[in-house]
Amino acid sequence: MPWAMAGGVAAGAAEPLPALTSPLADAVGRTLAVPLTALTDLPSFDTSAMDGWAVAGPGPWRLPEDADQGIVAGQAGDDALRDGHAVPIATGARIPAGATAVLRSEHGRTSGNELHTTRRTAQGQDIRPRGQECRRDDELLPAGTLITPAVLGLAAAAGHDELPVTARPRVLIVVLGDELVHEGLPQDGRIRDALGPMLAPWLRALGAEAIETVRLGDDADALHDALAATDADLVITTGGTASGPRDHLHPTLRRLDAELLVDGVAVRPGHPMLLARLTPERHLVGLPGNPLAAVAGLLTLAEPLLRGLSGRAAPSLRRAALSGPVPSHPTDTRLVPVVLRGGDGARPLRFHGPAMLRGLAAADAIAVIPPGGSTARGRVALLDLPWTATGGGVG
Ligand SMILES: Nc1nc2c(c(=O)[nH]1)N[C@H]1C(S)=C(S)[C@@H](COP(=O)(O)OP(=O)(O)OC[C@H]3O[C@@H](n4cnc5c(N)ncnc54)[C@H](O)[C@@H]3O)O[C@H]1N2
Ligand code: MOO
Repeated sequence: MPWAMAGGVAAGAAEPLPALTSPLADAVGRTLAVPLTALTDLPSFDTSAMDGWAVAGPGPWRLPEDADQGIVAGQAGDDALRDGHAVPIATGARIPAGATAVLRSEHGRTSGNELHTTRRTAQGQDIRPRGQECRRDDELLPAGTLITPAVLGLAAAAGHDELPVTARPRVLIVVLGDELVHEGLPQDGRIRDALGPMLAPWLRALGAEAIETVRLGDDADALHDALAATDADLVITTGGTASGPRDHLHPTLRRLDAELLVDGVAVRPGHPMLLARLTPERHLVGLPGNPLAAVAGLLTLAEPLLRGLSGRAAPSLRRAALSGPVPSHPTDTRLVPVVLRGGDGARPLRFHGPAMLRGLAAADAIAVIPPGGSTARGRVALLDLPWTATGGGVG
């Protein structure tokens, strides 16, 4: 299957999970299940944009007898201001009825209880009118929006204490391979598991709940039993996707009567990646064992599937020109870690072999090199990484 098609199949494979109500504090990284609407006008009253004086009509103005009398933010301030009068006011304070403008403190001069200015104060100057940002019931953001810290701030400003969100997809991670050790140095032909430590936090950054990481070795029955027993929305396996003597994933999926939606993708690294439907509600993404190939599978299949489960819209991909040569493949897409800093486009990183993480760990994004090499103008699409994401996850 072409790489460009695989993401679409994964995104459409699962229905969005049910909605639930989340307190604001727990909602970051989740997805809005319904549009975010304003519960109030914003601002909800006419507000001073500056520290200074609220003035009524043209100057000079008369100030209150009591020099300390003024309106600070958070006060009701409901005495009306008469024409020719002024009152000290703080940024964010409610504008008194009758005021026509705010005069900034640096633009006015007091003598006794008279206020003068040499400036022309336009009607409404430095007043933020009620409803300037939105009216009550306005739609602020559509359903399917990722809840970022900024969305939380907007929701709070607009009066929300909780939000309707899509449930977090629950993911079981299954690390396969008898050759793996989980601490200390690689030795006697065994290597460190590089994927176990990486996947749970990566999945959390994509808005999922990583319920458990189990390490099963290359035991076909243990794999079968784990897949048959789980109630996770998504199982992610690592390794065992190829057809070696200890690659048990395909036979196990056949044994479970799973439907293979994607069985191999024309992408380097990562071509043995797969997507299967275990039951109508449960899916499995098989990531190849080579660590960068596994990341390719995570971005190609798992990320769109999680987006579909969360009801989240696909981000539009950024593009950049490549600032150095990259090897291309005649028929397959290539995914290459790149650095974006320095203003010279996307600089391909070395150490991008399928078994290497050194390039990825220094990368800002993954460049998508189409089959046969980059396009005529040399600009390629970029996949976000969670630590630099513009359209990806937070959490
Ligand atoms: N005859 C063929 N052999 C292979 C092909 C092929 O097309 N024909 N494809 C190669 C490619 S490409 C990849 S990628 C791998 C995929 O292999 P598996 O998914 O079956 O993974 P394993 O064989 O279990 O492991 C491959 C490699 O990755 C290392 N590994 C596995 N898990 C981890 C981990 N958690 N952390 C670090 N490293 C891991 C494992 O030790 C192997 O070195 O197949 C090729 N073979
Ligand atoms: O495509 Mo493999 O996934 O080269 O490592």
